[in-house]
Amino acid sequence: MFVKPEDWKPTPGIAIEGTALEVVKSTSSLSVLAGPGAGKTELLAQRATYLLNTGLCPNPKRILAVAFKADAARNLQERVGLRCDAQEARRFESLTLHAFAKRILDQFREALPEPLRPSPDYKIIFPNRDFWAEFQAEQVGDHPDIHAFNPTQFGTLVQGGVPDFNAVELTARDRLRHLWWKTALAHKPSQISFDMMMLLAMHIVQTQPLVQKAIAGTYTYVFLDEFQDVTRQQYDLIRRIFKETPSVLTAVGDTNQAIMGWAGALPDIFSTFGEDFGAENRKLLFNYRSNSKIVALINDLSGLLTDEPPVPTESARKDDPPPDALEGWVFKTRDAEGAGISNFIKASLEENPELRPHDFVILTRLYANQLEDRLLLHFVSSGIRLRNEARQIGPLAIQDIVKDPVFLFLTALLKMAYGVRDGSPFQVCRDTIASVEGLDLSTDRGAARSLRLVQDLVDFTIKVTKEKTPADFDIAQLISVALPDDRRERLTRVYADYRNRAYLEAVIEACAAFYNESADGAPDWRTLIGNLEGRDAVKIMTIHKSKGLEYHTVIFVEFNDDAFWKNADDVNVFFVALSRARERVRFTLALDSKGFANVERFLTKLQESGVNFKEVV
Ligand SMILES: Nc1ncnc2c1ncn2[C@@H]1O[C@H](COP(=O)(O)OP(=O)(O)OP(=O)(O)O)[C@@H](O)[C@H]1O
Repeated sequence: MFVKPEDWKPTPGIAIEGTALEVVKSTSSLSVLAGPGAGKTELLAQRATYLLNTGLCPNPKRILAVAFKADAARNLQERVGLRCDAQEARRFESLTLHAFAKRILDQFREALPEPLRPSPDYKIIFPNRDFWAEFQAEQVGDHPDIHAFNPTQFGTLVQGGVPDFNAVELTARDRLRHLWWKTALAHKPSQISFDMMMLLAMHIVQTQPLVQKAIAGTYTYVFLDEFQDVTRQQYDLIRRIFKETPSVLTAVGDTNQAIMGWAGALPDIFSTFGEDFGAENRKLLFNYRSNSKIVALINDLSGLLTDEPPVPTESARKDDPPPDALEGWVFKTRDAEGAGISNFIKASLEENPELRPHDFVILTRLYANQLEDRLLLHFVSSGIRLRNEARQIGPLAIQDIVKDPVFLFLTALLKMAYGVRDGSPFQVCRDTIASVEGLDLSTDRGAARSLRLVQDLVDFTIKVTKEKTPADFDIAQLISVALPDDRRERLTRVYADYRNRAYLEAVIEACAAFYNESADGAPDWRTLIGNLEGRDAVKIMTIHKSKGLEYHTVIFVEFNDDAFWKNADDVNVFFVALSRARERVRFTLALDSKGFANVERFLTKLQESGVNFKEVV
C-alpha cells in the first residue's frame, strides 16, 4: 500500500536532506543546478521512488524522464528499477529525447497529413556529408540550383523545418526542401533522419491539440536529466507539449559539465526553462563522490568557467583524503610516461589489496588508440590488463558495445545462467523480450508470457554452455536462438539505435567478435562475464565517454596541444575529467608532445591550487 509522504524514507545509504529533500518532494516545477558528484541522477531516482511509493503519481499516471544520452536514460531506469517494486517501476519511463519523439511519431503517425506521413515501416537514416553530396549529384539534372549549397549546408537547409506542401509561392530553398522530403518519404520504406523525426513529432503536437493534451495528461511528472546538454529543437518539443499544463517538471543539470556546446546546446537554458515553466532554481552543494582535496580543486577551477562567482561545493565525505590525492607528473618522453603509469598502477595494486585494476581509468581527450599502442607493452610486462574502451569493433567502439541492447541482452542471459546477479539481468532479459515480442508487462498475460520466454532462453543457455569453456563455445549458437530472424526485424522497429537491418547485423557481429576476444583464455563463465564487462582491466577512455562514471584513480593524459586546441569547451572537458575521481588524480605531461601553450591557463591554475608538478624519471 501507499506510504504517507511524511513517513517516506530514502533508500538506505542515501542521504537526502535539506534542499535535496525539498526537490524530491516538490509539487511545483523546479530547476536544479548541481556540480559533479552531487547525486543528480540519484536525486531523480529518489524523486521517482517517492512519487510512486506515496501514490502522488497514481496509476495510470506515469513519470517521464527524458535524458539526452542513451546511457543516462538507461542508468536512471535501472536505478528506479532497483528502488521500486516492479509494478511501480513500470510507470516510470526513462527515454532519450529521440526515443520520446519516435514514440510520438509511431503512436500518432496517422495524425500527420498524407504528404508528410512516413510509411509505417520507415527506416531511420543518419545522413552525413557524403550522403547529401550523393543526393545532390543524383538530382542536379532536374534541379541545377542544388549546387548553390555545399552538402553540409544542403543537409541543414532541407532538415531545417517541415515543408509546407500547401504553399503556393515557393522560394528556391523551399523547392529544395520539398524535393528532399518528397523523395525521402516516398522511398520504400520511407527514410527519415533524427532531425526529421523530431520535426514530425513537433508537427504532430503543434497541429493536434488533442494529441498534445493526451501526452501531457499521461505524464503528471516529467524529469529532464543532463539538461545542460539540451538543444533548441529538443527543448522546443518539451515546451510545446508541457507548457501551461498541470505536469510538474524537474530539470536537473550541471552547467560546468556542458560539453555539447558544439551540438547546439543552449547556453542560457536554465533561465529559459525558469521563465517558461515558472520554475524556481535550487542548488545542490554537496559532492558525494570526491574527497575534500579533489572537491577543493574543483571549486578553485570553477572560476575558469564563469564570470559569476562560483558557488563552492563541499565534499559530503568525512574521511581523510590520501596525502597524494593530487599530483602532476612530467615525463621526458611518452614512452617514459607509459612505463611510469603502469609502474604506478602496479605499485598501487600491491600496496592496497582492496584496489582492483578497474578502479583506475586513463582519460584522454583524443587519440585513445595511439595511447593504447603506447601503453600496451608496458602493461603487458606489468601483468595488468588494459582495455581501450574507444577501440572499434565493427561499427561500434567497445564503450558502445557494452551499452548496446543486444550485448546487454546476451550478457544478461549468461549472467542468469551462471547466477551473476549484478546489473539486474532478469529485468534486462524480460524487458528486452517484452519489447521485441510486443508484450505489455503491465498485463498478467504479458508478464507471464515474458517470464516463460526468459525461462526457456536461460534453460537453453545452460544446456548449450554447461559442458564447455567459453573459448570452446560458439556464441552464434546462442545468438541464433535468442535473436532469430523475426526478433531481429522487430528490434529494428523498436530500438531507435538500430538504424536498419544491415546495421543491426553489424552490431550483432561486433558483439560476437567481442565475445570471442573476451573468451580467449577465460577458464570459466564467470571470468568471461567479468571480461565482457571490463572487470579487472584498467580502462583507457575518452573524456566525453567518461561522463557519469566514477573511478578511484583518474590518470589524465595528453594534457597538451596535441589534444587541446583552445576550443570553447576545453574547460568543461577538463572539468568532466577531474570530477570522475573519488580519491586521486594524476595529470601527466610528456615533453615530446606538441607543447603546452593551449593548456597553460590550466597548468597555472593547477599550480596555484597547490598541484605539484614533478619530473618523473
Ligand atoms: N544522497 C546521496 N547519499 C549518499 N551517496 C550518494 C547520494 N547521491 C549520490 N550518491 C553517490 O555519489 C556518487 C555520485 O552520484 P551520481 O552519479 O548520482 O552523481 P551525479 O551528480 O549524477 O554525477 P556526475 O554529474 O558528476 O556524473 C555515486 O557513487 C552515488 O552513489
